Amino acid sequence: MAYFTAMEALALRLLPVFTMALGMEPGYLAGDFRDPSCTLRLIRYQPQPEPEAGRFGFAPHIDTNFITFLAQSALPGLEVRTREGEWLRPPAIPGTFVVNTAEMLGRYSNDRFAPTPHRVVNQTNAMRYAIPFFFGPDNDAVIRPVPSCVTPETPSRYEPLRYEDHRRKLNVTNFSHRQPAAAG
Ligand SMILES: O=C(O)CCC(=O)C(=O)O
Ligand SMILES: [Fe+2]
Repeated sequence: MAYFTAMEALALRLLPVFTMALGMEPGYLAGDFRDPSCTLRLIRYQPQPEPEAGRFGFAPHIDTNFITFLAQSALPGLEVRTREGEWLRPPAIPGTFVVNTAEMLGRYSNDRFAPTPHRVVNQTNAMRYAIPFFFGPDNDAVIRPVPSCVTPETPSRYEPLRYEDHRRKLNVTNFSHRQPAAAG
């Protein structure tokens, strides 16, 4: 719980920095993060010393929140994809975070800070542990590209989106038992 509280405070302190990096006043996004949606996940990856094609500890995906702080074990395994489509291994340095840009930062920034696709294969002989902290906006925040990221050269790519509606939709699309039965 102390870790969760500390991570939430860290993310809230960095929010004005991200906002300024987008070319807006530091407080511009504060109203969307009054009661931020925060999740801490504890993950254990089985060893996959001889990986097969298409078998992952965690298949390629983007995170659907705003930004993710990833505390990792000293074991490698995480790979991130660059804009050029190359998969890179960020070094797993004990005591540091890997910070992944996620889907809502992509939307606010009109993809100036596009979400980072990533995946995990634990190619070692030992268990790998990871503790991601997911930081997202208020459930009732309406996410739209900030004015500084919408120009004639980079027109808006996104319609306004209420965060809770997005999460609800993911909850349905990710679980087949919540989908309406297929006709026929
Ligand atoms: O285990 C990792 O390093 C990444 C975990 C991850 O991508 C996630 O939980 O969304
Ligand atoms: Fe992830």
